[in-house]
Amino acid sequence: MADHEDPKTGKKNKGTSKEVCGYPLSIFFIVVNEFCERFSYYGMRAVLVLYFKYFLRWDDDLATSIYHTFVALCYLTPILGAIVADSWLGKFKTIIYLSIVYAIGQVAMAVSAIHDITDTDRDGTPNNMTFHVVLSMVGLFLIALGTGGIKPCVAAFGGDQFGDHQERQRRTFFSVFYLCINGGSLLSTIITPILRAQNCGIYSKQKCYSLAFGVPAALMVVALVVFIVGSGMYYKAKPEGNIMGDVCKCIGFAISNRYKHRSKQYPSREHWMDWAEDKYDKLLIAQIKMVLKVLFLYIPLPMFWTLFDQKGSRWTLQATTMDGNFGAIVIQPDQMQTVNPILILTLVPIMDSVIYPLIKKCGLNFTPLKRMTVGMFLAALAFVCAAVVQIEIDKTLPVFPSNFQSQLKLLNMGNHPVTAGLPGYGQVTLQAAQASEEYFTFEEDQISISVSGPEMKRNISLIKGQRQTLLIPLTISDEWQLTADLTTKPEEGNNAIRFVNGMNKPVNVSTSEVVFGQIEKFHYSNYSQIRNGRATFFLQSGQLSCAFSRDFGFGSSYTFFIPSTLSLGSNCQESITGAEDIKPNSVHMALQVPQYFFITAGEVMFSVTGLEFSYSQAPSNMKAVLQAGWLLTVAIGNFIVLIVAEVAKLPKQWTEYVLFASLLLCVCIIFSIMAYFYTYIDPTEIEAKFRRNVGDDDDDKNDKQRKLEMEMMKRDLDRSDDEHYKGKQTKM
Ligand SMILES: C[C@H](N)C(=O)N1CCC[C@H]1C(=O)O
Repeated sequence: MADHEDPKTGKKNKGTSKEVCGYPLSIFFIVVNEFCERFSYYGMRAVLVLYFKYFLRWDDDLATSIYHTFVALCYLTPILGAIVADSWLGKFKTIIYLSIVYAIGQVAMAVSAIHDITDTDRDGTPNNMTFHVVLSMVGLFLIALGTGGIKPCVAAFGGDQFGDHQERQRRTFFSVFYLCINGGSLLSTIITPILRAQNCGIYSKQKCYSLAFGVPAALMVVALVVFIVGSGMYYKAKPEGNIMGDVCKCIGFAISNRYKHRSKQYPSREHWMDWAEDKYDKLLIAQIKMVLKVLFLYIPLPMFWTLFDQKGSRWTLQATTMDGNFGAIVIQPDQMQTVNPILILTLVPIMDSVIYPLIKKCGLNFTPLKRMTVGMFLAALAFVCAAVVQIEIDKTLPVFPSNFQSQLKLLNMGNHPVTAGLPGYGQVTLQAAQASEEYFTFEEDQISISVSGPEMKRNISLIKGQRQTLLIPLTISDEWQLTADLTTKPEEGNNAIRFVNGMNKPVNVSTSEVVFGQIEKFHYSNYSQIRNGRATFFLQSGQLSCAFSRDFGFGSSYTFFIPSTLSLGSNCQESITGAEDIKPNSVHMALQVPQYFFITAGEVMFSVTGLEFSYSQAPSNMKAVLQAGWLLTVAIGNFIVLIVAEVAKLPKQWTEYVLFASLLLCVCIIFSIMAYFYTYIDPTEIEAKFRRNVGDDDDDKNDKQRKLEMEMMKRDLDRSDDEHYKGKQTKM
């Protein structure tokens, strides 16, 4: 039997797997598994809201709530996975079983997105939506169970592979692990939206959500297979029974025993958990103390994730009001999020190989908790940048009417210039087929407008808080019409386009993607959303057929006017005029890069360090539990976003950013104080001492001697380590 195997069980001992450059070979399978799993998770997540909205036909609110609930669930289930792993199945088996659950969930999602299954009338839309909804909800539940369940186990299982002599390598492992998370996330968030955009189907072609979910499902199967292939090389720590049950009972006993002995006649004990000593093993009590110390330190941490997770919501919304034209490429608002994993892939190696060693060279002890504090500070700084960008955006946004105002624009549908008299604005002259450049603002409910050339006069009813366009007709006998215009920027950086038909006959308007439909004579169409870039519009009215093209930026709104003079042989490109109702976004998306840089630098310092810290400070039998505690901070952070955004309801977006930055700054100060009083421990050393003590007990030591040793150990537990868990004392 090889010397790296346990002689009794034949299983591998810790840190004895084949090594490559000082790293256990088994690590390779674990990081590849993590890469594939994160590809699967983030890829599916990237198209989930669109699937809800466009496939299941849910409204925005329902789609967003179910999406956030799902994300929060994914970071709550780690507790379950960790308990199962540490108390019952062990990490290896838990990862295998839950990965199977996870893969089934992903397959269920892919199947739920095949519209042909229930498309009995073959029109391209499912006929039994309940089937698709139920299957996808079951799929999402299984995915949340799987991804959350295995997450704390995979990180802790990776850490388990290192022996005590591989402390430095283990720290690097957590960085590489984080790189794999973000490599998978980056690739999948680029690839799955492309897959979704394909058309597929047996009877009729639709957007291919089944492929966008199918590829992540396949990657999850690959993750499982890779993990199983490495099976013979892993060190597999044995679960130590129902540890969580014992922990809860021990804590319960300590509390009740303390309560029973609350009278002054009983001498107080150093730590409230010491009240469990009357019944429970001292080793277990010491381990619980270690866990509680770390969990207490975690209390302020969710605030970091509260800010971090707004990348996907608030910051993406901010990007929709910005210009994404980068010359050679055009970036869509949601694509800005890929800046985070790209920066992770560059910043993690830079931090590990340049920044941290440089800080060390300067003689500074940049301990994990100091790094996490700086990480929080950087995240707060990111939100200050977001606020500054928002102020710049606000300067360029149109001034929409308040609840006490209404706004009116004029469009001359005739072939001759007209002059309109507007109360408070004097005479406004409009050429043929011309619209006024700006909206006129009024506080009255009704105004009287007189038009000369031909002479007309009308009373116009205005609507408070609304924008309208008055279509001034060709002749006196024609009807005056008021349109309802947009009072918000178009969604997702799209452009809202509509047509006014000034001809005496109906006209059909369309692009290759959008159909405006038939517009009756002297009427107007609804708004349709056009993406940025060049769009060509096709007009067709009886014999008349022509096309014209326009370039669009982001977030604009135009009213195109088809003049009455348009006839067979007319040049549409020149004849059709456009009124700019809402200007395109002018603040460039590149201005978001600093905020992405700071939040990602903060993430590297906070999250990568936190992952490793949670492992190194956990007792041997609760490694996965503490990883789950760490992930729980992500889940709570997600909930806080929902609550604060609902409760705060600040009128200006930039003030909300400042509020979040200030909250995190306060939390950062509190955390730094808590961290100052934290002393690093080496759980293995402490556990070994307690175990040795049990052996000594057997040798029948006298009471006095034993008491003395216990005192020393307790003191050790409260003061141990430093300079990263090596036994000398340093705070923070
Ligand atoms: C994609 C993020 N940069 C990231 O790596 N994470 C966000 C939450 C924790 C972590 C992950 O494990 O996915």
